[in-house]
Amino acid sequence: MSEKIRQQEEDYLKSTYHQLQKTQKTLSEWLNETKQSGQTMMSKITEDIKLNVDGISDKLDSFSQIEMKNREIDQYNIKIRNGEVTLDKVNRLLENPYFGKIKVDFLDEEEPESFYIGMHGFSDANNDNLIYDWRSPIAELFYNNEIGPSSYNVRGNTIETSIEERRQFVIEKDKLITYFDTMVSIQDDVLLDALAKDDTKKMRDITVTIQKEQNVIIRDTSTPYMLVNGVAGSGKTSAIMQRIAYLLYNMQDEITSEDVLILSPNKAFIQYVSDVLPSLGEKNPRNMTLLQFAQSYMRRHIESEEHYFKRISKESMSKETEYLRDGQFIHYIKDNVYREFDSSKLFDDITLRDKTIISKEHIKQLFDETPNNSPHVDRVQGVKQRLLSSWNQRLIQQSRTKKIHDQVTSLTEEQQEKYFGHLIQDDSEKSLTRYAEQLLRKKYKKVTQQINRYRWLNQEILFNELFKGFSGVTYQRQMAPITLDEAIAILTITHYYVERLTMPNMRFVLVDEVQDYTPAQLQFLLLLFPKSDFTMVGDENQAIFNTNTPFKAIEALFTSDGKELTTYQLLTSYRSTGAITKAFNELSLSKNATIVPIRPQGEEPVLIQYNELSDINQVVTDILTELNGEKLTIIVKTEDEKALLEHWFDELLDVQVTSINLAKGLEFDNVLLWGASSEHYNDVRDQKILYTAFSRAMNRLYIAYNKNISPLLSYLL
Ligand SMILES: Nc1ncnc2c1ncn2[C@@H]1O[C@H](COP(=O)(O)OP(=O)(O)OP(=O)(O)O)[C@@H](O)[C@H]1O
Repeated sequence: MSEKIRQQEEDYLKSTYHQLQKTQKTLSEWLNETKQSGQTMMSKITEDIKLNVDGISDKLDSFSQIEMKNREIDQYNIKIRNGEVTLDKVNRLLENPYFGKIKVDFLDEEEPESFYIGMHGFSDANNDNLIYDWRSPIAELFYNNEIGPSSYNVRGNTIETSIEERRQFVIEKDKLITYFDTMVSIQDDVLLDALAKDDTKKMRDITVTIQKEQNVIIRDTSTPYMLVNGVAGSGKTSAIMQRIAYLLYNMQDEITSEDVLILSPNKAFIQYVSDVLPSLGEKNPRNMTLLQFAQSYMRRHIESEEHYFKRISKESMSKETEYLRDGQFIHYIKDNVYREFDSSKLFDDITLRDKTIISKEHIKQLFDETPNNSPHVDRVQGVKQRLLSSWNQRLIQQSRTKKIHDQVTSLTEEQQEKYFGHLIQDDSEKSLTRYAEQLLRKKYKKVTQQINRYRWLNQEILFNELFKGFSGVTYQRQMAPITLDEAIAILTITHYYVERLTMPNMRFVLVDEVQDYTPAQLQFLLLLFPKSDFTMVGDENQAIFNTNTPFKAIEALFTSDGKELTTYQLLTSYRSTGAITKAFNELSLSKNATIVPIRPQGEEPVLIQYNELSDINQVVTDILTELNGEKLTIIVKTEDEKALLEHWFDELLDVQVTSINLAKGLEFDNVLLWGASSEHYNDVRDQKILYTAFSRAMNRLYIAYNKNISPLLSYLL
């Protein structure tokens, strides 16, 4: 029986592979020919256009011809691009044509049908679907991992079916290495095999082994907001990357990667996930940290990532920072847009080389003339328009005066080149006025700039008065580059009181490590992207920064305006061995939910006692000997410790040192947690740091401590 099945599957693979090869050949030839004929077309077009411009006196006719040719070029480029994208998919399928199959009874009179699932859909010349894309509706049945009654969703409609067979394949090109049927194998060997692979510097896609509970997260578009609370290593990041690929495929008529924004925890993480979507044949969307995002809207410098992490890793924060992080402050800013400020201090002179060009009194008068029942931002915009237009008038008037004409005519040739890019050719009155205007605009560029950049509006006053109005205390600025907390408040104030920020209209915003966002940051994102769907993933056990927001509060914040939010919990962990998972499960704060490991038990964590810092040499040498050529990552609690340890291992390629802040979201084969002593780790936050650090390890975990081990780890003794 099984020989017969094998033969059938091999035949299917052979014929599919053959069709793929045929398509690859036809497509490559077509692309080559089209590119060649395209080159001939291009040079002919260039030739034609040149002839037209040289020879035809009626330029309009010539322009419309250029326009037509441009359209031809666009059409040609689209054709080529589509051909290349398809060829790319076929090439990917030639490496691994498909990985799953389901035999589905649609509960009608018809025979059950088989569907093969792969990275992309593929059909032969008769339009018969040989492979279905993993994101197609029917593929949901494969990921449901059920035999017997099962259902799938097509555009909101549920289709009931019965699954007769579910098969997983391991295929390399046209070779069927092996296959497993869900009925006979309880443990998922394909999954275990995928999980046993060593870490790479880059995250891999999980298409072949997406689990049922992850599949729900990838496919659910029923509510605008989704919040996933998943234990360490439960595939939250993997699921959001797969989800983006799913959305781009299923909504290809509505969205492109430009409509998606990923907010990542740190810069290293952005690098770490950057291969996943391209390997699935999709373009990477914009992926940034909140710091980078805020900076892209500000001229002033915001603190560096390193500084930010240092600051949010402190035990405590100032009262002022607490106010800035309060989501209510963002609300307060939004709700006070009709407020009057002390207008005697609100405006500054516009100056040039210490000379007042436009006085603050004049600006104040313009402001007072705007209707005080308009939102502040509209009043400021009104003033700006009037400033620009009166300044413009002033320049035009001045450009007509004899004095400035004289100035123009007395310019040296060098100055003429500098101001006009050529020498003055005509000294008629009209022409001199034109040159004069040009000269004045250059000379007074800084004034126009000041008007456009709101240098005349003292935004510090707006900030200080709003802060005091909300908190009752005066704000004291601490240091030179502004903090991210300040930047979020400043940007919100800018948006409602100065100039509305123009945000790209994101259809989907995906936030990783959402537990590390402050309520103000989340509120800010909601204000900027009111129409976007949010997918937020995180783990309360990894809330190691003083910025964190509890999941209940995130839920409340996102549902406060009546919109729906779906929550999911993930309790299965895929990253670490059973022994390591058990070790960080002990540190979990949610005692009523046990983390389930998928990987085999592996080696128990190893405890190492040391006497002084210099012992690290011997400790690491011993570990490296045991690891026999594998790499080791040392994780420490702070940036300062990282700096201290790093120089010991400058030369050692097999060892890297990282702080827990920067290791967030990443994973490593073997981890040594250095400094797990009682004076270092003793409170709830430390417990979360230990949980986060342990859960970075895939295979081996070493824990080194000086004198006494942290009481939080006594369960390991
Ligand atoms: N279904 C799956 N098939 C194969 N590998 C998986 C699957 N789910 C997760 N993994 C692997 O498990 C590891 C952890 O996944 P991921 O980083 O997405 O988890 P996470 O929940 O974001 O982790 P953390 O919050 O601890 O940073 C990765 O190596 C990922 O490839």
